[in-house]
Amino acid sequence: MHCNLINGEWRGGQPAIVNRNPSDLDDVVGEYASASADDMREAVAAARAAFPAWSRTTPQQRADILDAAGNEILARKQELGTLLAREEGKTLPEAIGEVTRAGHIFKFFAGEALRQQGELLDSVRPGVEVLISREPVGVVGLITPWNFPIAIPAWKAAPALAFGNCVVMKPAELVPGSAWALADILHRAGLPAGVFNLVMGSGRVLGPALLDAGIAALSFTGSQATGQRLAADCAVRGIKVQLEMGGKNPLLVADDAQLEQAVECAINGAFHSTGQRCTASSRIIVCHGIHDAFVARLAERTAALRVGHALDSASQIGPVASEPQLAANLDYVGKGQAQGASLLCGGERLQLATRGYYQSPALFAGCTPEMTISREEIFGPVAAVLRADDYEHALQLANDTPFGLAAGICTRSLALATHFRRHAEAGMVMVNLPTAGVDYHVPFGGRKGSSHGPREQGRYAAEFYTTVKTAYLGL
Ligand SMILES: NC(=O)C1=CN([C@@H]2O[C@H](COP(=O)(O)OP(=O)(O)OC[C@H]3O[C@@H](n4cnc5c(N)ncnc54)[C@H](OP(=O)(O)O)[C@@H]3O)[C@@H](O)[C@H]2O)C=CC1
Ligand SMILES: O=C(O)CCC(=O)C(=O)O
Repeated sequence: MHCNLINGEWRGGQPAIVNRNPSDLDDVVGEYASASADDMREAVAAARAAFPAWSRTTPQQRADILDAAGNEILARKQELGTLLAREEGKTLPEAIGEVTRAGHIFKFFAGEALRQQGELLDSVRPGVEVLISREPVGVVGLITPWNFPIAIPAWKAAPALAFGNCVVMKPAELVPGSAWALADILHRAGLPAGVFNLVMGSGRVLGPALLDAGIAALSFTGSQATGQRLAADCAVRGIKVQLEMGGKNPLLVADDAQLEQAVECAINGAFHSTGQRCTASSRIIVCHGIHDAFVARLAERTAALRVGHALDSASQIGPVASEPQLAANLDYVGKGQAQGASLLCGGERLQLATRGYYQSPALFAGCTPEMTISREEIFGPVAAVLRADDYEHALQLANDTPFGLAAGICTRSLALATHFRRHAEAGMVMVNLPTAGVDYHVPFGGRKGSSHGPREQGRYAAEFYTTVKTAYLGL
């Protein structure tokens, strides 16, 4: 049994979470202790008790611990990648890539602990100086989703700790294994008791206890419905909040796009990681002149994608992560057909050699902006192609969404790329690249319904994990 980490001690819990491999339901990845609301309250109390001493540690002490954690993650990337692929279902190369990203994140924030920000200014009054500095916010709650079981915990926990906060992390119940491995690494890297707590179990049980136990800030990644509810609950409690939620990201293919490059961007953005990325290209908006050639080639490539066990080196697309997610995907496929879109390929549950949640990637053409599959986040391997009259029409379709996380364009024209970069209503813009797959050292986040609060990652993470103090010094 893998226990919760509360106040520096590994503690059991009932009932156990049985972590199963979505590629093979007969493969049990491990058993993990399910925490109670009381466990959550104890974890927050421990973090609050640890905060005064941890917030006064030197940047060097914090940098050394984060650097050691990053080194261990990188040294164990094959083993941790295998664990991640087994519990979440992304292919092994994708899983190793994610673990590598997590290791780099810890090493980056080890450096950020040392690169402190502050300003010394003259006051507008004579004989007075003004000192502006940043301080940690206190105890930070982290609620993480199932689709990036180690990278998202890493990109929330690393800056929180680097800037002197204490952490209570609740990972998604579906994928506790990678979060547990991260907690074990941080514990052994030398964090004092209570500075980092891992509380596994159901969000509906543990979320309210987390919010009521006295945290100063909450960082959440997951669905829009849960995020918006949490933000309202945080507002009445005065908890600082950061939300990363869904996307309905457009990939715009202009008439002058390089065909093979554009198809590659669409395949990667729509179907890699089984389409389970908030940055996935679920709307592919194609200008009239290139539309038919592009769609023919994309359908050919989609139909040829090899779906299989995440650890099989021949697999290009792993299973869907869970039964409810697979059922939701197939329901969206049905809605697409019922509303008149043409299903060019895929969209079926597959029975393979092992019992898993396999689905053939679904490609729809002839989609209109009002269709459900053009509007709602699906979070699976289902892509909708929309035909645009020209670039201006395509841009208008791209921005016609309640979301605004990522937006991509494939074009050979610098003028179009520049225009799109300026006018896409999204937090991240990709030119001749897939909409998904981001760097760890630059800001991550979106606009409209996708995000709320300061950006995550890179040096911009300081905005959420610190609070500014302005001191007036009489001379
Ligand atoms: N932006 C993104 O990266 C993600 C988007 N999604 C979207 O959400 C859909 C549903 O996925 P789902 O996993 O149910 O997403 P949720 O938003 O429900 O889950 C995300 C996290 O929030 C937790 N949670 C759930 N309810 C509460 C609550 N009341 N209080 C506090 N925490 C809570 C979950 O815990 P637990 O699951 O353990 O109960 C999990 O840790 C997907 O199909 C996709 O569209 C999902 C994941 C990531
Ligand atoms: O595209 C990426 O690299 C990150 C995606 C992501 O953070 C998410 O899906 O939650």
